[in-house]
Amino acid sequence: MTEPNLQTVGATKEEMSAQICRVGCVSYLNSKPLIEGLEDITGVGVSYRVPADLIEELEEDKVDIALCPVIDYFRSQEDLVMVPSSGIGCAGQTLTVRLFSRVPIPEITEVYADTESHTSVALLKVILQKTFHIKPKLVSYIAKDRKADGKDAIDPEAMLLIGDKVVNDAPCGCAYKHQLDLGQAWWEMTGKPFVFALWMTKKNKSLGQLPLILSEIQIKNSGRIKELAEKYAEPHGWPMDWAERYLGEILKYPIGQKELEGIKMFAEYAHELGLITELKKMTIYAGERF
Ligand SMILES: C=C(O[C@@H]1C=C(C(=O)O)C=C[C@H]1O)C(=O)O
Repeated sequence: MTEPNLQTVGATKEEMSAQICRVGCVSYLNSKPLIEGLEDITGVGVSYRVPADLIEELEEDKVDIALCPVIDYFRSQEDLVMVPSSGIGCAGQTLTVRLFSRVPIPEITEVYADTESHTSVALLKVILQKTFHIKPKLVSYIAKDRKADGKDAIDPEAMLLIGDKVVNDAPCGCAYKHQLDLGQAWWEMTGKPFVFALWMTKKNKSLGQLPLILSEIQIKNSGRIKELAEKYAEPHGWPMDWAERYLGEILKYPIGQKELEGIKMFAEYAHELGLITELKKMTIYAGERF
C-alpha cells in the first residue's frame, strides 16, 4: 500500500526515521486494519504475538507500544498509559470471541479457556456470573495443541476460544450445540461497546508522532477493507466474504468516549468479582495528540 500521508499528521519522513519505535501487535486477522502500512514507515518495526503475550513484551521493554488485552492495563504492576488511537472492539457480536458448550450454558461446570486470551477470559467470568449466575471451574487450554494440564484435552464440556481459530478450526456445532458470542452477551447486558485490546505504553515514554500515525492508518484502512480481506483472508484461513464482513462491519476499531466508558464499566465488574485487585485510574497518553 502507499505510505500514510505523514504531512497531514505533522511528521516528516526524516523525523520518523530519527526515532526507532518498536510496536507489538496481535497476530490475528483482526489487527490488519490497525497496522497495515505501518511497517512501510522508516524507523517503525512491528512484531506479532498472540494477545496474551503482548503485556510481557511491553513490561520487559521489548516493545515501546503494544496492542495489549484491556484487562492487562488493570493487572499490570507497571504504570501504563492507554493510547486510544485505535483498538479492537465491538458493539454487539464479535464472531471470534465465542463460548462453545455441549450442555446448556446454565448447566456448565467447567470451561477450557484459550490461553491466548486475557480479556475474553475475564469477560467470560463476568458474563457467566452476572447474566447466568454460574461460576464454573476454568482450566487453561492451549487450544492450538488441544492440550490442558500437559494432557490431551478431549471433547471438553465447554471451551472459550478467540481469534482466527474460531473460524478456521471451530469445534463442530453438532457436538457444541450451545454457543455464546461474548461481544453480543456484553452488549445485551450493558448496552455498551466492548474493547478487547488497546494500544498501551509505559508512563513517561515519548512516542513522537506514532499515536497520530496509528489513528491515521486506522482511518485510511477503514476505506480499504476489501483490499485487506483479499490480501489476508487466505493466509489466516478465512473465507473472503467473512473476512470482509468481520473487518468492515463486525469489529469496531475507533476508540471514543463510549468505548472508554465500556472499558471503565468492564473494569468495575472485574473489580467487583475480584478479577483485578485494584481499580486503576485510566490514564490516557498525553503526547502530541491527547
Ligand atoms: C475479538 C478478538 O479480540 C481479541 C481478544 C483479546 C483477549 O481476549 O485478550 C485480545 C486481543 C484481541 O485479539 C479476538 O481475538 O477474537
